[in-house]
Amino acid sequence: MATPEEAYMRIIPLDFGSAKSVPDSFVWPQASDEVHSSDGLTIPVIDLTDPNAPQLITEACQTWGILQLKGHGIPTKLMEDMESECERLFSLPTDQKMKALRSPGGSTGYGIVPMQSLFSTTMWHEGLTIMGSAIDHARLLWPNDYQRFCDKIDDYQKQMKALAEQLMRILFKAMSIPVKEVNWFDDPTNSSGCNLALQLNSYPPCPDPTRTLGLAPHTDTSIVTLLQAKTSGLQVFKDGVGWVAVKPLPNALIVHLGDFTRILSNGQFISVLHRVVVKPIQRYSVGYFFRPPMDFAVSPLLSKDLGPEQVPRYRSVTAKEYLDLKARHLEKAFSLIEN
Ligand SMILES: C=C1C[C@]23C[C@H]1CC[C@H]2[C@@]12CCC[C@@](C)(C(=O)O1)[C@H]2[C@@H]3C(=O)O
Ligand SMILES: O=C(O)CCC(=O)C(=O)O
Ligand SMILES: [Fe+2]
Repeated sequence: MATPEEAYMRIIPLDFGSAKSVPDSFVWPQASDEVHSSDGLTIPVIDLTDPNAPQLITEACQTWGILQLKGHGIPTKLMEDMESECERLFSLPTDQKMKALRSPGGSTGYGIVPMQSLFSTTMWHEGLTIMGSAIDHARLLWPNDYQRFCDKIDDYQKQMKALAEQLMRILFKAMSIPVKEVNWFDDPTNSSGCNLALQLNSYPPCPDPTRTLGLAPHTDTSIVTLLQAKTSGLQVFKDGVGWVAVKPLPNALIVHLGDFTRILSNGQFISVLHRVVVKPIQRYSVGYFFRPPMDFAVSPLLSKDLGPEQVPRYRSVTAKEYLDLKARHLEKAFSLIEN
C-alpha cells in the first residue's frame, strides 16, 4: 500500500493544469457507469424554515441519507468568499502548495485524501484538510498574506458548527434519543474535542472526464457533513436505482449523513455512498465534517420507546477505533463492527 507521500508523487508529475490526456494511472473503469440525471430523479430539497422541516429531514435521512437544504442561514457572501478562497488556494503554483503537504499519516494539510492510499488508481483531485485553525498551513502557503484566509475559515467553521448542531438536534429527536445521552454535544468545554474538520476540494479541468474520477465511491466518517458546491459532479448511490446526479441549487447546502449517524440510529438512517465525477472545467467544493470526540463511544443509541425488541446491530466502538477501521478498510468497516 503506497504511503500518502508515494501516492501523492503519482500526482505531482502530472501538473493538472497542463494535462492534455488522462494518464493510465488515473483511469477508473467505473467512471463511465450509467447515471440518472435526465429522468428528473434527484435528492430531496428542504427549507429549514419550513414548519415541517424536522419531519421532511427525517424522511430524507431514512430514504436517501442526503438532502439539499435551503433557509439554512449561512450568509451567501460567506459561501461565495469560501469559493473564492478555494480559487486563490488551488491556483497557487504546485511547488507553493507542496509547502503545506500533508505529512505521511498526518490528518491535515495539502494533497491527496486519506482514502487515496487504499487504491492503486489515482483520483483527479487535490485538497486541503483543516482541523481547528488554518494558520499553520496558511503561513506556508501565503507567508505575507495569510490572515484573510484564516479569518474566513474561522468564521465559516463557527457558522457550520452551529448549523450542524441544529441538524443534530433534529436527527436525535427523530431517533427519539434525548440529547443529554451524548454529553459532549452540549458540553461547551468538551465540544472543542469534537474533532471537526473542513475539507477544501479541487477537481482540476479534465481533458477526458469519462476516464477518471474526482473521488472514488465512499461514505463520510462523520455524524453529518455539510457541503457547498456551485457546480454538479457529486453523485449519490441509491439502492435499487444506481448513481444519481446531484444538481446543486444556488446557495443551498448539501447535507449528508455519515457513518456515525448510521451506527447511532442502529441502521435506521443511511450513510450515503457518494462519488465525484470530473468535467473539462474546474470544480471546487467545501465539506464540513461534524464528528464526535475521539474517545466518544459510538453505539446504537437505542431509544427506550422503540421497545425492548430493539437489537443493537453494531457493537460499541470509540470514534477513534472506527476511524482507524475506516482508514484501513473503507466500507468494510461496517461489517467489522456488526453484531
Ligand atoms: C475529517 C476527515 C474526513 C475525511 C478524512 C478527514 C479529512 C478528509 C475527509 C475525506 C474527504 C474525501 C473522502 C474521505 C473518505 C477521505 O479519504 O478524506 C473523507 C474522510 C472521511 O470522511 O473518512
Ligand atoms: O466534492 C463533492 O461534491 C463531494 C466531496 C466529498 O465527498 C468529501 O469531501 O467527502
Ligand atoms: Fe464525501
